[in-house]
Amino acid sequence: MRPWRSPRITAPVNAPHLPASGAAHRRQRLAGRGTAVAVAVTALGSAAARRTPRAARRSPGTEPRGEARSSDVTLEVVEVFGCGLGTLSLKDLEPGELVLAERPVLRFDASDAALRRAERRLAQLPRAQRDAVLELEDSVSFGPKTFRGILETNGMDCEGPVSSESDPKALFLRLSRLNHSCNANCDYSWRQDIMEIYAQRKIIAGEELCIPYIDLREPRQVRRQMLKENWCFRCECEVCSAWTVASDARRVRLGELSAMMYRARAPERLVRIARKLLRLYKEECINAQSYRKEACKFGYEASLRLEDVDLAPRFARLGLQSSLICHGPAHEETQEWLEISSLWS
Ligand SMILES: C[S@@+](CC[C@H](N)C(=O)[O-])C[C@H]1O[C@@H](n2cnc3c(N)ncnc32)[C@H](O)[C@@H]1O
Repeated sequence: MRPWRSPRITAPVNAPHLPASGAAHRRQRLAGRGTAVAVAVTALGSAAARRTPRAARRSPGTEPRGEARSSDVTLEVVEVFGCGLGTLSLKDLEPGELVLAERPVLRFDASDAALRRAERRLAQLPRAQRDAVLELEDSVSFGPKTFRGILETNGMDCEGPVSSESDPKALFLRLSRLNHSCNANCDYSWRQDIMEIYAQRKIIAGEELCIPYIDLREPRQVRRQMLKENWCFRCECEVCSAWTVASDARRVRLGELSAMMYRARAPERLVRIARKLLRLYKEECINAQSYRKEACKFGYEASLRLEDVDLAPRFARLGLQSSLICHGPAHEETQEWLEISSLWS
């Protein structure tokens, strides 16, 4: 699986500097089976496929398993047809609104020793938390549910400074109930040992909240294969079921252009690529603002090198908008974009 590339971009001397790349810029990832890790990136479906709430229903007799509140947002865990449990928003959400913020219940890595450590930590948890961990989904074990299977199904890679670098993965009780969609309406951001989920577009009360488990700048066949291999399900989200050749072609092109952006040196070329990417994300209706933010970062840096004082503030403004939606206002990266934007206002 393709790792998320994020080499640091250095702004020219005397130029407004760019937000830190690296950890802050990288995507959190959901840990796949064993050591395999799937890069998590949100994407929305084809232009034709305007978001419609995924059919989420509570099965007869199924009571909500949990309720989570973050700021004033209420969530509900219910059974979602074909997906096991999933999480609904009970209120309308605006793009960039914080949906959920959660500390990990356990930290671990993929090694056997770490698994044993995690087992010991599990045993030390308060009873209610331990039971809640053991209730989480295990989609990867053959036969009875196992602790390893629970970690592999639900573990997430956390980026940024972590309390223990030897345990880069984390398990969350509420976040674990978020299903995947190639048309995900939410995305996550790691900040100060807390995983935050932000709405990436307007969400209507009753809609299921979904995050992306993989990099979606891939054609459907590849996406499905990654999801099958790591989480053992066939994706039937609206992007996959309303699949078109044009959507696949756009996503392949998006992947190619993003890779090119990291290789290109000439600022004129970088600006062209960044603009093309922004156009394609829009055409493909991809909501994940992290993609746009990445393109803005390259575009901004290149326009500074070109001393293009029309283009640089446009990239700065867009970068700020995207960062606000990805990470919220308090995140260090948003703060840096704010600083940059203020230099141009
Ligand atoms: C992190 S858990 C998500 C919550 C899970 N549905 C539950 O019941 O706790 C990941 C597992 O949920 C299921 N899942 C997630 N997204 C799905 C989707 N779009 N379609 C079908 N199953 C999905 C798969 O079984 C996957 O291995």
